[in-house]
Amino acid sequence: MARNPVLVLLFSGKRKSGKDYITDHLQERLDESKSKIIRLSGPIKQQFAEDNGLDYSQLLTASDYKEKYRSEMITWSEAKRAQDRGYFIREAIKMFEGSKYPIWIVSDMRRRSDLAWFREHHSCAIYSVRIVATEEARRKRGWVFTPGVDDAESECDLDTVTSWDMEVDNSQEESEGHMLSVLDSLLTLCSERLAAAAAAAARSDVVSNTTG
Ligand SMILES: Nc1ncnc2c1ncn2[C@@H]1O[C@H](COP(=O)(O)OP(=O)(O)OP(=O)(O)O)[C@@H](O)[C@H]1O
Repeated sequence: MARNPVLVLLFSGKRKSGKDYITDHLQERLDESKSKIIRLSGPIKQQFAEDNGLDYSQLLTASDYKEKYRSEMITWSEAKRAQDRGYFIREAIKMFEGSKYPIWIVSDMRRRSDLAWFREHHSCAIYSVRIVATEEARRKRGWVFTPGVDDAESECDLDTVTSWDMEVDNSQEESEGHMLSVLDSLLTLCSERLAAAAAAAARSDVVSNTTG
């Protein structure tokens, strides 16, 4: 059996660029036993609630309760990340049961430290996709520039990175043709990596049977 993951698709992009839109469409087209969306933001709220005796479900809502703890939660998560840049990544992989799936679709990579962690731990498997969209398109989808959010590290840290494996312009609404061609190339990549991993696993079985 091949060791998971065989492919880690790392998606990043500004708020309302369409990360969830594209990753949801991709996941729908893949065999659900083969791929899983991993949200790096998943464990942050859950752990903050647990560590501080707070109501996790309330932290998920756009409530005053969440706003009350927002800056404390950011400070807390930055401190954890400063001690261990892989902390929330490993927790997210556990939370979404990444070890069961050969393809990981990381839908919300936000920092250079996230990219560095994946390069260090899964260098042969990663494929990075930067989603871009015009400000006009993002505004139509509900984006409003928010000081402290849109100028924060979590939103801007990857702006200067240019070494993406693929860049997708998602400014057009419901541009079926463009979206299908992007999804097609990602699906082809997924099939190729799964086939290569299966072939490598079969070869290592033959070797262990002949030597064992
Ligand atoms: N190409 C598109 N055509 C039509 N609707 C789109 C397109 N791209 C995104 N949207 C819609 O725009 C909204 C914002 O997109 P989405 O949630 O995917 O952005 P995001 O990058 O994940 O944002 P955030 O970082 O805030 O979570 C959603 O309602 C989504 O369905």
